[in-house]
Amino acid sequence: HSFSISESDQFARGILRLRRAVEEGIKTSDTTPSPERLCPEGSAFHNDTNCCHKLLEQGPCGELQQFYQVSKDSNYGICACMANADGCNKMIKTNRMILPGPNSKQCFLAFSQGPCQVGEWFILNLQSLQPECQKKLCSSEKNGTDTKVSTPTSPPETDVFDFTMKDQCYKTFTQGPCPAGQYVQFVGTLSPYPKCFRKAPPTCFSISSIGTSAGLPCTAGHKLLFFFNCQSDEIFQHFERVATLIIMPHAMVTGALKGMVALVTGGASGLGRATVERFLRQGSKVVICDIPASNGVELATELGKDSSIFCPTDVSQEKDVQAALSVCKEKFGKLDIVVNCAGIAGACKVYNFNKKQPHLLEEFQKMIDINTVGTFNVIRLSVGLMGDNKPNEDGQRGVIVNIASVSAFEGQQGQAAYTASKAAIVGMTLPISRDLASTGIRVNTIAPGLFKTPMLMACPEKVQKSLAAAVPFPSRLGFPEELAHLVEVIVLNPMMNGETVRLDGALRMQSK
Ligand SMILES: NC(=O)C1=CN([C@@H]2O[C@H](COP(=O)(O)OP(=O)(O)OC[C@H]3O[C@@H](n4cnc5c(N)ncnc54)[C@H](O)[C@@H]3O)[C@@H](O)[C@H]2O)C=CC1
Ligand SMILES: C[C@]12CC(=O)[C@H]3[C@@H](CCC4=CC(=O)CC[C@@]43C)[C@@H]1CC[C@@H]2C(=O)C=O
Repeated sequence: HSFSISESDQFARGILRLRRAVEEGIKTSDTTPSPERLCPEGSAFHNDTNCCHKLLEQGPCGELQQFYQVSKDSNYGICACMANADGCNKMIKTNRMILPGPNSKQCFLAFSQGPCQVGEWFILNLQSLQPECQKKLCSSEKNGTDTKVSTPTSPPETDVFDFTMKDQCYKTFTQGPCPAGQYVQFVGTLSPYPKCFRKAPPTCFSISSIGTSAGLPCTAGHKLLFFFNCQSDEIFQHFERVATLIIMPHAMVTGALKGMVALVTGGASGLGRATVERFLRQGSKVVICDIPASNGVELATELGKDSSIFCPTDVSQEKDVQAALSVCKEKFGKLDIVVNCAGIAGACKVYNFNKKQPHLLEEFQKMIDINTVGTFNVIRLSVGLMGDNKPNEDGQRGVIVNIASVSAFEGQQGQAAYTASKAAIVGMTLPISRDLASTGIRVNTIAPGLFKTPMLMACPEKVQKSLAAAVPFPSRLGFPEELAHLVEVIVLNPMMNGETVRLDGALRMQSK
């Protein structure tokens, strides 16, 4: 839904008048309303001036959204908070409420995201809106339905969601005190509503609205009941599920990488994929390098061909990496960031005394070839292209982020090859950063602890659980998005150079 410019004009004028009325003494946001001036909670809907309404939900940033009256029985309207059309960052401190009329089935359009909080009270001066504006705003919606906000005492332990696709097509009524604009990640598998979720949202997205019912807590990892108000082309469904909410303020979309071009190896899976997705959300273009057998083709198609491209690449092969760099230059014109995520893992002791069998040399060599040589190969070949960049005001031409492992520091039994391959990455970080300093290319390495990726999911569940339990705090596997966040931080901090940073929840791997 969208307004035409003239409608927006009219709307803006209405807002100005409302503002004036506010300045003249009508208080707009009062959490402790005085009873003589405000309607009590649940009082009849007034289609006149100075009626009070409780905010039942808050919308997502920036766009016009369709809101529905939440409860049929209560006579609350839904308050629309006025937002700047530019989006989340600049909020206009003007609250606006559009009355859907005495019939609670009506729906209306609202500019979302304002300073109003759920449970706050607003006084509406309807007369301050121009009549034609009111009419347009209130009659521009045809479809509407009711959804109920209830307070489950014990949420059903049903499916958890895995929103890994794009194009959010619903709004959430979350229970709990999480303010709108925070980011959440749902994990799990979505099953029974394929049609509705044909267009599903990105992994991380803003909480778009908040239910008023007394909340379950919504700290990381807690289970919450969500109400999904999903609208696809023809259907409008409402369903409830338990989802695991992880509040991820760091997943906020800032556009910080706008205009940059990145190459991510191992980009079709796990940590690499999360980095690719984050980079795209933050506005950069991405070349996804991964082996031909990966799902890189599908991923690049899903993520959008304008801003991403898949290059089948074995990082240990010079010609493959050269080809990927050529594609990068041809399609995006330059290269600013390289993230070396490609890697393999495995476990084998140096000698099996039962079988009288030494560690296979080829296995050791393969590990070094992919993890170490591959990383070095990509660095040595890509810095040439980075060196062509015009330096920024700091003299910077590019940034490289390698992914090693905490195994580089505490290799466990059976990890000689893997540990050696990762320790070599840690080892090469400083000298390469020194080699490239005069060209303005920074080099850093992240040593992750245990992250929930296909690589780790390949371990038996028992092993996964005991690995997660060994993490002091937070005592869980890391989310790939958390790693991707650190990659971005490193890219954005110009002083960060020649360093290896652990990201491990204070994990120190034991001998086995
Ligand atoms: N998941 C974890 O807990 C940790 C992972 N790491 C490291 O993080 C990096 C990413 O691992 P995950 O995302 O967990 O694993 P993953 O298995 O999900 O992703 C690794 C990707 O690298 C690709 N790859 C493998 N060999 C390649 C080659 N020769 N050329 C190009 N691509 C190749 C794979 O196809 C895959 O897409 C690896 O280097 C791994 O060693 C480090 C510490 C912990
Ligand atoms: C290497 C790492 C931690 C491990 O030890 C496991 C490995 C994935 C394959 C494995 C399966 C097993 O059954 C035993 C453990 C392990 C070798 C993990 C992948 C990433 C982990 C890491 O790098 C930690 O720093």
